[in-house]
Amino acid sequence: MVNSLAIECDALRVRRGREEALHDVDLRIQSGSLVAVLGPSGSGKTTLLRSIVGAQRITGGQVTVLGSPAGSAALRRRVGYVTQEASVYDDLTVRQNLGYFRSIVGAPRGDVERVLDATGLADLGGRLVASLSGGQRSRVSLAAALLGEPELLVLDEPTVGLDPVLRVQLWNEFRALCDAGTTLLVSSHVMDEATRCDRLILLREGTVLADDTLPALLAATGATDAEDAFLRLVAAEPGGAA
Ligand SMILES: Nc1ncnc2c1ncn2[C@@H]1O[C@H](COP(=O)(O)OP(=O)(O)OP(=O)(O)O)[C@@H](O)[C@H]1O
Repeated sequence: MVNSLAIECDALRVRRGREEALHDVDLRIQSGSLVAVLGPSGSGKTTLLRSIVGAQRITGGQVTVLGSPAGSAALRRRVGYVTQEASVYDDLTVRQNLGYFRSIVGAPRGDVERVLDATGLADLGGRLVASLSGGQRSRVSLAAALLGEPELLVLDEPTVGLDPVLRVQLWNEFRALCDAGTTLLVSSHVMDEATRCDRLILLREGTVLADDTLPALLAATGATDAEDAFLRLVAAEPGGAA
């Protein structure tokens, strides 16, 4: 669907522990776009993603995903979510894990090989997950989230711990998924990953500092890259020094 909204957050507020982690966040994310959520550690990226997939109790506001309230049963197979911690079984092989998750989402059998290829895991299909490196394990989680071809993929720091070659490979895969119509929301604290995205959401201390394309952000701030733009926006805030 052209120009429809995949995600809408209206005055979203979330309290975590004693502190408010998100303050009145308003966002509109178009279907079929590749959007990065960027910000330093503790800025609220995971909390925002959890709110969108319905895994976070929210304090105020509304989150609408693919036209339904976030977390509603209707969205279960339409939204894929990969957390920072690999959520796969150590005592099964990569292929067994994917076969198990495939049966849960009701995806066709051939989907296992498709997602193995897409995530560069084809050669590791027979390996026990317990024997994989951290980066390889997180790719297995990503592969599981690709099963059934969800319309929206929400990925929390999927490139952490990956070598540069694999990172490029994964971003190419995200772009290919996006070109095929999937909406992707990808968090990262690596600002240069911004260049790979249609749009950037810059978060700081639970507030959206900017929500724009990279060229527009650079033009508005006079910055040379996303990190520089972020620092300039922080410095321009009332009382904000970078
Ligand atoms: N389980 C929790 N209990 C209480 N406070 C929490 C909890 N998890 C996160 N917070 C707080 O909520 C705020 C936002 O955290 P969040 O994990 O969303 O940030 P983040 O940008 O994803 O950070 P990182 O890049 O380190 O993963 C932080 O101030 C954090 O201390």
